[in-house]
Amino acid sequence: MFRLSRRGGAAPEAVAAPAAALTLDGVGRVYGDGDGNGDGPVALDGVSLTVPHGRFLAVMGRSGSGKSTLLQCAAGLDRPTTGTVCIGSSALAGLGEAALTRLRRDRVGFVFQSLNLVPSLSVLENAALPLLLAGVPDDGRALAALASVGLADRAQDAPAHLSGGQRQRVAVARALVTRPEVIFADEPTAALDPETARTVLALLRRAADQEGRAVVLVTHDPLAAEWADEVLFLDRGRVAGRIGSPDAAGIRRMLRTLGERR
Ligand SMILES: Nc1ncnc2c1ncn2[C@@H]1O[C@H](COP(=O)(O)OP(=O)(O)OP(=O)(O)O)[C@@H](O)[C@H]1O
Repeated sequence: MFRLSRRGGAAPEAVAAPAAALTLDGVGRVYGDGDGNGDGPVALDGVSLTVPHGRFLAVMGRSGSGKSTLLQCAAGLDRPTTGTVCIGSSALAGLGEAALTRLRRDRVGFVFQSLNLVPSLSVLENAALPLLLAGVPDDGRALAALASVGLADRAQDAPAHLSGGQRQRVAVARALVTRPEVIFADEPTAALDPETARTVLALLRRAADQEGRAVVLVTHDPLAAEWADEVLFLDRGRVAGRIGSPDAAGIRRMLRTLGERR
C-alpha cells in the first residue's frame, strides 16, 4: 500500500522553498518557581536549530536530556525561559495565549505516543477535528487525509474497531489535515510493532518529501531516527551532536559516546 522508502525517495524538486519552517535560537528552559528565575532543573540550555520546509529532524538523547521540553517549547505548548522560537516568520514569544492557541491549531500538527483519538467520534470526525475546532468547513480534506494514510474505507468506523497501528495512522491524518508547517511527533511508534512503525514513519517521511512539511520526531529508537534527514542529540539540555543522513549503526555509536561521557 505504501512505498516504504526512506530518505532519497523524493525528487529534489519536490522539496519546497528553503525558508525555515521552525527556528530555535538560544532556547533555554529552567523549571522552578515559574517566574523565569526558577532554580529548578535546567532542562534546555541554549539550543539553536533550524528545520526548513520539507526536512525531517529526529531528536534523540538519554532520558532526561531535554527532548520533550524541546518539543514542547518548539510547538508553543511551553514558554522557554530564554531564547526565541519561530514557526515560519512568527515569533512565538510575541503571541498572546489566544494567538498561540490559533497558531498551534492552524500551523502545527501533533502525533503522540498515546493514541489520543476521541472514542465517541468516528474515524472521519477524528481526522476532521482540527478543522472543526478552527471553524473551517471540511471540504473533503479529512477524507483525503484518511485516504493518504490508506484508511478512507474505515472513515465511518469507531476508533475502537481499529488496530493500534491504524489508530496511529488516523492520528497522522489528523496532524496533516490542516496542512501545517511543522509536524511534531513524540515517540509516535513506541507502542507499535516494527512493521506498523515503519508504515507510520513512512507517512511522516512522505509528509516531508511530498507535502513540504517540516517534521520533528522525538524518539529513543535508532531505527525510527534513521528515517530522518538529520539527528540532533541532546545531552543535559544542550546540543551534543548532529548526524546528517543517519543510519542506525552511527546513531547507536553516538548514543554510546554520549552515555560514556557522563
Ligand atoms: N514540569 C517539570 N518540572 C520540573 N522539572 C522538569 C519538568 N519536566 C521536565 N523536568 C526535568 O527537565 C529535564 C528534561 O526533561 P525532559 O522530559 O525534557 O527529558 P526527556 O529527554 O524528554 O526525557 P524522557 O526521554 O525520559 O522522556 C529532566 O531533568 C526532568 O526531570
